[in-house]
Amino acid sequence: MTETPSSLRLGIAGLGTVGRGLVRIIEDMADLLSARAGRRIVIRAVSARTRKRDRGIDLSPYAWCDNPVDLAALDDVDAVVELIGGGDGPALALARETLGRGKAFVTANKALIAAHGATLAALAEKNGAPLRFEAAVAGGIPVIKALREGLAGNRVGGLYGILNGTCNYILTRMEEEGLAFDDVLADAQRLGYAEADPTFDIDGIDTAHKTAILAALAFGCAPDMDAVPCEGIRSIAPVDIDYASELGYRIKLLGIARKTAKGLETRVYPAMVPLASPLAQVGGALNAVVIAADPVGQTVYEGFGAGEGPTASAVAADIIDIARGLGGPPLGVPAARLETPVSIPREAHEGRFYMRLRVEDRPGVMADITAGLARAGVSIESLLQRGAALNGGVYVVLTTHMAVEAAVAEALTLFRQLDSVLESPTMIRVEGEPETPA
Ligand SMILES: NC(=O)C1=CN([C@@H]2O[C@H](COP(=O)(O)OP(=O)(O)OC[C@H]3O[C@@H](n4cnc5c(N)ncnc54)[C@H](OP(=O)(O)O)[C@@H]3O)[C@@H](O)[C@H]2O)C=CC1
Ligand SMILES: N[C@@H](CCO)C(=O)O
Repeated sequence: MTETPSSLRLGIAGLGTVGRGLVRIIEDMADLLSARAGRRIVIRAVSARTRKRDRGIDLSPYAWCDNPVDLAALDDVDAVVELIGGGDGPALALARETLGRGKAFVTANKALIAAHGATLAALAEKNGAPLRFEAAVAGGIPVIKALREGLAGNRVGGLYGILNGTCNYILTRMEEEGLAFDDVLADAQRLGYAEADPTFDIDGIDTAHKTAILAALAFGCAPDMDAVPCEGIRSIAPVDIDYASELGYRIKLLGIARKTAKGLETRVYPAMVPLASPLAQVGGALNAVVIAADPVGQTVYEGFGAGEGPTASAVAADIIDIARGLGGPPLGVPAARLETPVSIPREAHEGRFYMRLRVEDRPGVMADITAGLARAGVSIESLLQRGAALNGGVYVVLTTHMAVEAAVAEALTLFRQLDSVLESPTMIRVEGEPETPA
């Protein structure tokens, strides 16, 4: 007699944008999921903050828990899905309770994994409990699976990612429609891309969470937010978007992780990327990740990084993997073997830079600027005086050859001390492509 495998029974905590999307997938595609997983996937219980809220989905077949942590203890729940958010609080308590009981835990929560990924992975391994977080980075793009599984036979040299849909949406609409930053942010919130606190998006923190996770998977280390200095997109002005385009670049908020002879460099900043590069083509709420590895070379991953459907699809994929019994260490290598790499400090970064200064239009100003760069040891690639600035003076726009960030910071300090410089200069880093290991 053939034995029917038992169902995988879920408890879902969080019924907002992603939770609602997950319930829809599990209900609408039940037969497809069952065929792929080899067993049925069913929801047994749910939890959210407000029980009575109309969510456009029928929750009446499921048990309700006021406290999400109670889901872990239910006898008829085999796997808990956390879609609440936040690096600590109920999400962390639920993760610990679930994994501590040896049950599977799935989350879309990058803040949680960036802060506690290594300890949760250790707990999961100790108790033989699967821990999955595909939706935590780049939403619908299976980039975690790519690093953990598809590229497991490679040494990664570096990766660059557009990892925040909200920022990419804002930068794209600012460029294409000349809109103000605040108007576009409101649209991103309405479309469900933005975090509960959108400063996490626009100040680069969300991208830093994701970068820390990708770096961990790529380089076999614990996620380490302290090693990811981050800058967001608040200071990007329309005039810089225009100059970038004239110079052959587009501005993108990048999460970067690369290994150099000096150590591991992980950073988040808005950067100018060449118009012909794969990342420059990625607009709107799309995300993309470029990974350079040996021996595979460069691989590029693109898709929607936020929103109900794309994010829930990644959560569903994790659930199917669990139903199939697929295992392996959550961070790609066992938690006890995670390394602590030398982290390259922000001031030691080497690269090319764009600077824009608003200056008085009078003799000697260019000489002061070039003298400042010479004193700081920064070599100029191009230097142009542009048209009159709206609020007086003229813009001077320059790009550098390869320079050390500390030297560029010194030049910017010298510029701020000049009477002819009318406002704090803008600096944006210029990036090429990640390099495969030598
Ligand atoms: N939105 C997106 O595009 C993406 C989101 N993510 C991540 O997915 C997770 C969920 O995001 P999203 O769906 O957008 O968030 P929402 O804010 O839309 O939903 C959060 C849900 O959590 C519930 N909740 C909040 N606090 C508690 C609590 N103390 N106890 C029980 N339930 C609680 C809320 O309840 P109630 O509805 O009653 O208020 C709500 O249902 C986050 O970690 C986010 O970073 C990842 C990728 C993309
Ligand atoms: N707020 C995030 C959601 C996806 O993690 C974004 O805009 O990309």
